[in-house]
Amino acid sequence: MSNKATILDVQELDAGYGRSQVLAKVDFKAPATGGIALLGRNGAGKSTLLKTLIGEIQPMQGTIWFDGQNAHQHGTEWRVRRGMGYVPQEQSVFGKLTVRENLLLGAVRQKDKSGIDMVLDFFPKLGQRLEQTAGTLSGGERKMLAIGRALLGKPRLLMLDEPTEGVWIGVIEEIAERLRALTAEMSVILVEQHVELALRVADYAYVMDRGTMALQGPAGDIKDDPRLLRYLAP
Ligand SMILES: Nc1ncnc2c1ncn2[C@@H]1O[C@H](COP(=O)(O)OP(=O)(O)OP(=O)(O)O)[C@@H](O)[C@H]1O
Repeated sequence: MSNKATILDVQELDAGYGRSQVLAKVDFKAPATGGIALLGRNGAGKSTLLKTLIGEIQPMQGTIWFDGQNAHQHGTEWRVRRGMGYVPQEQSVFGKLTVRENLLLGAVRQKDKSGIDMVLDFFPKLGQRLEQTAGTLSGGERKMLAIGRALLGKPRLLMLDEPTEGVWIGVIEEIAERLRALTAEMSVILVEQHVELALRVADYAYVMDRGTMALQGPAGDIKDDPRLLRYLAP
C-alpha cells in the first residue's frame, strides 16, 4: 500500500459467531482516502469482517486501530461518531417512510440539513422520488438511498457490503461512478461480487479465502493475478 496516512489498521483479527470462528489472523489496512476492494467467494468472511469493524461482532483476538485509537474499547456508536459509515448487505432503509424522511433520519444529529442537498446532487434520481415511500423504490434506488443516508453521517471511512446486489446493470454503473468519486475524499471499503467493477472503483484489493487474507495488492495487479480466479471459484 502507498505511504498515505492510514485510517484503519487491523492486526491479527480473529472473530466469529459464538464459538464458531470465521476470521483467522486477518491483517487489513485502509488509507485515509482511496478505494479498497474486499473480494472472495460466498462465505469467505467478507461480511463478518465488516461487521467486526463496525462493532456488531466482538473480536476473539486482535486489534482494530481506527484513526489512531484502539476501537476495541468502544462500541458501534463511538465508531460511527468517530467517522465510520456502514451500509449493510441487507435492506437498510425504512420502507414505510418517504425518501425525504429516510434522509432526514440520516441527518438527525446535524443542525444543518444542507447535507441532504449534497446527497440529492450526488444521486439526482433520489430527488425525483423524495415524497415516495422507500418501499416503492427500485433496488438500485434503495441502495442509493442507503448510501446517501450513510453519507449524511459525514463518514471518513465508508464500508459498503455489496451495494450493487440485485441492481440493474445501468444503475450499477451509476453507483460505481459515484463510489469512485467518493474515494477522492474518503476511504471506501467495497465488498463486491462484481469483481471487475470493484477493481475499477478500488485502488487496492484484498482477497479473502476461508476467513484468511489470501491475496492483496494494487487493484491493477490483482486483476491480472492468475490466483484471483482460484480464490473466487465456487
Ligand atoms: N450469524 C451467523 N451465525 C453463524 N455463522 C454465520 C453467521 N453469519 C455468517 N456466518 C458464517 O460465517 C462464514 C462467513 O460468512 P460471511 O457472510 O462473512 O461471508 P461473505 O464472504 O460475506 O459471503 P457472501 O459473499 O455470501 O456474503 C460463513 O461460513 C457463514 O455461514
